[in-house]
Amino acid sequence: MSKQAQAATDTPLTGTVLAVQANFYQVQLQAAQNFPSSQLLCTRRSRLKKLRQQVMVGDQVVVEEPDWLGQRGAIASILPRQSQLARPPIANVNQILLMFALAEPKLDPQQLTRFLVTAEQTHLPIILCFNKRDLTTYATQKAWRDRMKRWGYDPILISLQTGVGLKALERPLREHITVASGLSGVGKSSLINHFIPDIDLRVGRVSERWGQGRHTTRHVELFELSKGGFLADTPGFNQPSLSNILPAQLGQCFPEIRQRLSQARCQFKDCQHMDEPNCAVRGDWERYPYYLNLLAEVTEEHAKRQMTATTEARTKRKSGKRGKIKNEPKLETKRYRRPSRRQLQQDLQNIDLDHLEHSSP
Ligand SMILES: Nc1nc2c(ncn2[C@@H]2O[C@H](COP(=O)(O)OP(=O)(O)OP(=O)(O)O)[C@@H](O)[C@H]2O)c(=O)[nH]1
Ligand SMILES: [Zn+2]
Repeated sequence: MSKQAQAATDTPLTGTVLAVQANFYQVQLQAAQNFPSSQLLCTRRSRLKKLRQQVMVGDQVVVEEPDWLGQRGAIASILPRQSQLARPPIANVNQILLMFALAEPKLDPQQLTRFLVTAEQTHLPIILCFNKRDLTTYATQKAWRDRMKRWGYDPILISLQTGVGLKALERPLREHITVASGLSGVGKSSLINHFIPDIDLRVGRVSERWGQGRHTTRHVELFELSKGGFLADTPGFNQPSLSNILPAQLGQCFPEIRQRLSQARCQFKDCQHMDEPNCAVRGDWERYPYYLNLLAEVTEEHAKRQMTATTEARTKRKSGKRGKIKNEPKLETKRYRRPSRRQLQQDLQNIDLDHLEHSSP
């Protein structure tokens, strides 16, 4: 064994999980540690399996028994998570990069709001980035910048074509785990190409993931940035779904509402800011109509979900003849059931005991 490899085996290995596939985990070892290989393909120790501890992309892990030749290892433990996103499933995400284009495709404020609200739901910091500034005039750029300020955001305007503004984006990405999200065609692939130097090696894989197939695949992967930090692609995050949001939570996803509520209070604690008296939020601000539309949408979704939950609680799925699935009503309470022989016997015993207790002197 070389001196370097020997030293490596003596030091506890830590790293970041880049990808999970079946029962294998691609782990990027901490850059500061000078190991013979920067990545190991790992399995999970059976102890973790027994504890039902899932390893997620983004997890910081301790790796044991490295096989430097075969580039293999085993994950011994997971360090405590700072955060955990459900969709996409990534641990320790520090921020969300919302990427839109100022033109081609046209920047649509309602669509942008859906993305913003979805991102706000995570409570993570949001970096709002507008690409393709080379396609617009200075006046248009200024108008969007001012408009976003009124919405409560400070956008970074870039052009991946000309390179303008990229320095401003580089800084917040450094040393962080960032999840990128945005519509198709806004320039996410171009962004990856710019920030990841060995992308040539990955073009096939990347275009698969960032191109056609990505809405259907649930695969998530982190890419290491040249200046440090990781960027994740976001299957399933590209068509924002508001279906999980509760009507009462929606207001908190608008900076304009948060700001108004920090200065004044609505009369009712559960005010939905529609037509309640003495509401501090209702008013003449640009996205108020968007808020009302989304509120109607999430309220409807919520009612549907509750209905489904009630139906499921009252019925059981049974496969009938020829494998046909049908819903049958569940027996509501025990009193509709015929008591089992054992239950009857037990009840009798209890009666006897009661009787004895009461009748004993
Ligand atoms: N003019 C201009 N075009 C750009 C810029 N960035 C990207 N493009 C072009 O926009 C198109 C889409 O860019 P991609 O990087 O593929 O965008 P994407 O978001 O990955 O899109 P999909 O791969 O369709 O998901 C390409 O033709 C790019 O050349 C830019 O800053 N300015
Ligand atoms: Zn209100």
